[in-house]
Amino acid sequence: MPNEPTSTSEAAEGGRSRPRRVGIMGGTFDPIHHGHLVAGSEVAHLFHLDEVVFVPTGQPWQKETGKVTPAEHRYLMTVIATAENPQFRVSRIEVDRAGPTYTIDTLREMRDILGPDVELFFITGADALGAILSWRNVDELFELAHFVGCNRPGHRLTDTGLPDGKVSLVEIPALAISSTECRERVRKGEPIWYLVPDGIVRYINKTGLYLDDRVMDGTP
Ligand SMILES: Nc1ncnc2c1ncn2[C@@H]1O[C@H](COP(=O)(O)OP(=O)(O)OP(=O)(O)O)[C@@H](O)[C@H]1O
Ligand SMILES: O=C(O)c1ccc[n+]([C@@H]2O[C@H](COP(=O)([O-])O)[C@@H](O)[C@H]2O)c1
Repeated sequence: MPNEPTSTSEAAEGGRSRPRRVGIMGGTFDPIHHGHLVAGSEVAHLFHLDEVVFVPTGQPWQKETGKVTPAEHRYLMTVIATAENPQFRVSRIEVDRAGPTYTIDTLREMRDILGPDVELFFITGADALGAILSWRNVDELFELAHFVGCNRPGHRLTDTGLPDGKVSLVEIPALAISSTECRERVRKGEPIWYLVPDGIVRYINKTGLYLDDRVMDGTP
């Protein structure tokens, strides 16, 4: 799978090699929008990441059952949205895993694939980070990756109450976009141009996603 992360090369910094730094941007991406892309790009810049791997969830167990678009559509939209950025990749790791999606499983798998020397940064929004204590195996999560919480309009954390040195909060250029709002706008016949990449507008128009409350079958 050409889009999956690799463990092989080490990035050079001032002529010296340093451990590879990989960002993991987890999300339901229903649909992916410019808020997600700006967050990935800004964290890559701030933390000198070599690449950012977008990981669409398979079965997000904390989202309302039956309301989430089939994973294959969300995966394809994520590929379309990230295709032009050489630093961005997309992983099927959660889409292909059966059962509810837990970040702990993803980080363990990523560690196995990439090896112990790669530094992992899990990128998430302040809203998701605020709820992290409810995630599966929360203590082990912090052993496997550094967590980066992005403040977004309407969701701001100043103190996480989480272990020192394991979490960073960052400001990203504010984009008050949410997937919920994009879905609502499509359903009401309002434009989503410039809230999401052009290819995503075309994909949604072509497939008829979000036109009503019906969740489509998994066939793109
Ligand atoms: N505009 C934004 N700026 C920064 N981070 C964001 C933004 N929108 C979403 N995120 C973060 O990206 C991650 C994945 O988000 P998700 O796919 O759930 O999108 P969402 O817009 O929050 O979706 P929904 O409205 O359906 O809950 C989450 O951690 C979320 O907080
Ligand atoms: O591991 C968990 O228990 C867990 C619970 C809720 C959310 N997450 C992850 O948090 C990320 C953002 O989730 P969401 O629902 O806001 O799109 C995504 O990668 C989810 O898999 C993970």
